[in-house]
Amino acid sequence: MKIKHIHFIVNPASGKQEPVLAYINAEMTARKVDWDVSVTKKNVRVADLARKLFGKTDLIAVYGGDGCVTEVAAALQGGNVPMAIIPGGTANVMARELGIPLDTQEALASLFDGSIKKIDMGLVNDIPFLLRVNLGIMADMVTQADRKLKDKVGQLAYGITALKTTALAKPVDYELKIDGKRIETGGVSLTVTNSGHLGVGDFALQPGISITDGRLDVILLKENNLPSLLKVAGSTLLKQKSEVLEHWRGKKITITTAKKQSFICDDRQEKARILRIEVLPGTLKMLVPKKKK
Ligand SMILES: Nc1ncnc2c1ncn2[C@@H]1O[C@H](COP(=O)(O)OP(=O)(O)OP(=O)(O)O)[C@@H](O)[C@H]1O
Repeated sequence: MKIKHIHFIVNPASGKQEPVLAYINAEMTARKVDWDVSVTKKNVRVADLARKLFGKTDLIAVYGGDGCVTEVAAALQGGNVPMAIIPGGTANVMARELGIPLDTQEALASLFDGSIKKIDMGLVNDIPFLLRVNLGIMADMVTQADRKLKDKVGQLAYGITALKTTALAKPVDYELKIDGKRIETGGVSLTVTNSGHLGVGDFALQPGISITDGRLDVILLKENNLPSLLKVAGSTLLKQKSEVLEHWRGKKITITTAKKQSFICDDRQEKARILRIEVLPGTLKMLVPKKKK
């Protein structure tokens, strides 16, 4: 892809503390590429910033964590402007998923040796999402891993919060409809995911989850005790099936619960009793590094 102009969206408050503007300037000067930058603010929607750039640049590159990345993705999906990620957050789930270098200078250099990949997103009750929808303990884990804890211990914040929330979790009954098939089930955590990475270290939810297969993966964690969670981690690493996990795959998923439940759609918290979810195949243009041979 020939790039003449890049617009960077930089979150100055995201996880990493480093001279990102100096890095951008050095790389763009060396490549003779014109660039601009917009800086995010706490109470300004990043999606609105991104929308203002349509038609004004060849590429929107986001320096931030998954909060910024998912918001920009939601603004760009279905359109022609490609995006790129320069990982600047704590977990950087999407960057890991796409094989983008976690080092900022390496990620900037990789912009010039990449190709456009069309990746899937999802819609939940008409809200677009890039990574996943979580109900139950996974949702609590993300909402409760707060900024202060993330600043202090980084990714470990999610693990600490997971242990706290797991101990308190109560199973919920779910009625699922996956591509027309009804399933009555229950568990402590239900995830409808587009991406395989969870963002806690290199921990992947399940092997074989793809962001380009035109389908979403539904993962149910049935039990709430720590040994069962560790079993899941072990089974994922060993790529084996586990009796505490159920896994389905589909294009259209409806989740119904008896009472309104909190759910997380990427970084956004919502409440609903019925979640109508569908995949948006190949809807986002993402610049990704070419695979190393
Ligand atoms: N200038 C700013 N000052 C303070 N907070 C900001 C600013 N700009 C954006 N934010 C906040 O940053 C959050 C998004 O952070 P982002 O996901 O980019 O990084 P992170 O939290 O380090 O990453 P991760 O999601 O991987 O933990 C949003 O809550 C947004 O309101």
